[in-house]
Amino acid sequence: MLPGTPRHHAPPPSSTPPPTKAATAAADLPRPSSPSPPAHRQQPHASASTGSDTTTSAELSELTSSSSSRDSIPTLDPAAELRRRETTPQKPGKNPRRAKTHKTNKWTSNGAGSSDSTGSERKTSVPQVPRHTAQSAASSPQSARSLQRQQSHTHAAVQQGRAMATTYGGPAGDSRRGVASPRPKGREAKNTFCRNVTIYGHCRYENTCPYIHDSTKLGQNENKMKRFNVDSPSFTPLQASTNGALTPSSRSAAISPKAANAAIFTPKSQRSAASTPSLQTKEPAVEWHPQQQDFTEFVPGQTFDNQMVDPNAQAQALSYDPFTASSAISAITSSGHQTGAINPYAQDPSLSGASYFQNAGGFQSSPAYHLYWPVGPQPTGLLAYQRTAHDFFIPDSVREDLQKKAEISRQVASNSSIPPIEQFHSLFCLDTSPQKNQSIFGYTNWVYKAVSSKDGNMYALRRLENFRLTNETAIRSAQAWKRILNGSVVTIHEAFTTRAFGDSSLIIVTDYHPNSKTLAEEHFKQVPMQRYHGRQAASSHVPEQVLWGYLVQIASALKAIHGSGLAARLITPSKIILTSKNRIRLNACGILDVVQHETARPLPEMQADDLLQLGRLILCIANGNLSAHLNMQKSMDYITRSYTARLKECIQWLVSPQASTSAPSSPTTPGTVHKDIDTFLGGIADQMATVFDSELHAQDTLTNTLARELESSRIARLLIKLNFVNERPELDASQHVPGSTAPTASSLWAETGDRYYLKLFRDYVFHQVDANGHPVTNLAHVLDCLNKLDAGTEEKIMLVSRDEQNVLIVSYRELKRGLESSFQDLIRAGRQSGK
Ligand SMILES: Nc1ncnc2c1ncn2[C@@H]1O[C@H](COP(=O)(O)OP(=O)(O)OP(=O)(O)O)[C@@H](O)[C@H]1O
Repeated sequence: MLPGTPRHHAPPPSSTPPPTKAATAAADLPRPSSPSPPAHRQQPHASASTGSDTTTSAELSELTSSSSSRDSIPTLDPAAELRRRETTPQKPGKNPRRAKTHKTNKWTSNGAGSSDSTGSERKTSVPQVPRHTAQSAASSPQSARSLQRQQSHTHAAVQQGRAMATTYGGPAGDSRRGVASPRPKGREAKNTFCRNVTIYGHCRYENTCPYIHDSTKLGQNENKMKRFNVDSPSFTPLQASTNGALTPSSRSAAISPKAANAAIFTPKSQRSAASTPSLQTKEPAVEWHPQQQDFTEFVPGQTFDNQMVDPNAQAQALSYDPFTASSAISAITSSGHQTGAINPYAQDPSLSGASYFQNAGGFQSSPAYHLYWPVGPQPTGLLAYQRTAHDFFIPDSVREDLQKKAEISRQVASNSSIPPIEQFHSLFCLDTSPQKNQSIFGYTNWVYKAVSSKDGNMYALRRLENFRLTNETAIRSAQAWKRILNGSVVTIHEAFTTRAFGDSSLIIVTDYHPNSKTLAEEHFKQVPMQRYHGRQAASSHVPEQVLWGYLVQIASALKAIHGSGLAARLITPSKIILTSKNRIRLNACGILDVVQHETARPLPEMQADDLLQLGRLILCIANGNLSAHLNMQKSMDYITRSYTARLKECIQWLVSPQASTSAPSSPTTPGTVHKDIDTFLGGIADQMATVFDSELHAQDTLTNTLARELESSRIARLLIKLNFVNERPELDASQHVPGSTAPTASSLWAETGDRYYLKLFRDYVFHQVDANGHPVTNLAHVLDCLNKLDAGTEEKIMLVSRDEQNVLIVSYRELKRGLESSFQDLIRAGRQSGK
């Protein structure tokens, strides 16, 4: 690779390795799963990098010595050769390019022009060979011969490049016809499974074709091919490229790009026969850490389509009852799996698709976790291409709301002189109003946010200044309020008196609802008149639906309160808080029970008064006037004009005297109706149904949002794992620990070890640069890669080392295994040190 070549190029949309100019790469490297964009042709040296691979010097010299013979074709990585054959259509005996193929060698074009090469070599503009490869080649006479041979073929490589360009630029035709397939040497053919069978399921030339067509015979050969995986011996392009006789490369060089992009064909027989070298069985039996029991494989052969048409699977899926799943899951888990130590990051085997559908034949694969699958209602109806990054995450409004709440909860006063009270510390005053209103409780009152040292939770403390407790039973009356657990009432936890403020104060401890405001602040706040270009600002008219929402919520609160033999006593705008959009809660219940204990009226009277106060509240809010109830005629006229008769009728019922002649829902019904909360609820039943329905919709939307966040948290967990593993300094072999002779785990973490792939993968995901060397910050690419890693797909990616000298082809599946086993190693190491 020439200096300045982008190390990690922005991938095509499908995140497949760029085949670029090297049809070579398209054919010899694992076949990309989707077409590569033409953009990669702007990176002429990307293909050069594909020719190199990780190679130890020992492997290198081995390859070098063997490359001196023309019969040394099999010394190329046999697994890579197998892959090449699988992905490259061929037509033995009918190859118009056959005569030329001995000249063309993709590995030559990849390998020539090392940093040690001469200037004349550089003139050929052939991509450089990895430095370490060239050096080891020159270190022995055989290697030197190889290098010489390589140089002599450099020109041929350039020719090859031109020939390839011609192929690309030529008229589109049947890609299969353009496939070069020179007859192999007898030994090679004996050892090679015909790729026509692999690709098309059969070979039309079976009678004359020299390759093996019976897969069972393949395994009997002495030179049984190894599968290509990350543990396979590396391929060194230098030696291969110096050998001009490497016809297999030539063959692949003539492959049409169409052929390279052909879909993988998996013959039916391969799905069932275990002995058949199917795509699945090509995975190494021992790779990464096979002891990983709880790792659920992603089997691409069993795609979503297969699952959907599998009647067994469908039956299982249909009979699956999510509401009884937990017991089923635990049964499955206990019977089928060894339960190990709890690992928060470990994949839960009981939640995998295989566990749910364990009896479904062929339903082995885990769900396609890499798909963002829409759940719940789709409020926007946008098409896939219209969606943006926002669609992956929580909506801005919800995020902002939650973040504000979190921020306000964390607020502390820097120079606070407010003392801690009992177990409550870090008191922060929420009462910002300069005017203190004594009329409500008869005492000046303050509201503080505080943290309890008992449970670490936040609470709101309401303090009534200079309160003198004359009767012990008064404060005990707050006990009854602890039992009121209603969504429209701020829950009371305790009440006590204190002298911590220097006076005798009554403290009522309630739930804290961050970023809430009172209905008085919401609807009656004095705001300066705003004018926009001479027009008055939009009116503060409160929509009727909001008013019905308030009515229903407070009615629900009153039902709970009255049902417990209590009365709210205080239903006024400043003592009702708005905790989120249209969500209100009664906030000062129980206080008057303590403060006015001796002067309390009979309960039915107080309960009737609650309804009256509710009627006045709605009347005032609807009129936008805190004292609207003082002029009933005028206020009701406004209601008549601005709202429906139904609302007017409801308000009238609430504010009317105790004995009414009709229920609010049936004004024409004669007779006296007892005025209580049950009658009222019956009267507004239709509105309750409407409000209930809109609440259900809101809940669905939130669940949908939560589901999306679940995806994000899955990605976050994956990233956490990756970062736990990547570049751990204490496990990096390049950083020698002085005095340490023990063969530590460092070798596992060295640049030649398994974890190296994870490091390169991190670069591939996050440190990509474009053809101009500019950083690529593509969220879709990151999500795409991480989701595929999580799913462990078979798709392969090309990882380039930081020195741009090595290229690794590795599948997400292998990366996932590597990540899982590395992380498990870490956990084990942590446990050992803890012993
Ligand atoms: N439980 C609570 N959780 C969070 N914030 C609260 C809670 N109770 C009250 N607040 C906030 O504290 C502030 C003061 O509340 P308070 O009930 O004293 O209202 P106020 O407008 O000061 O009424 P008044 O002056 O008539 O007593 C309001 O902004 C309110 O939103």
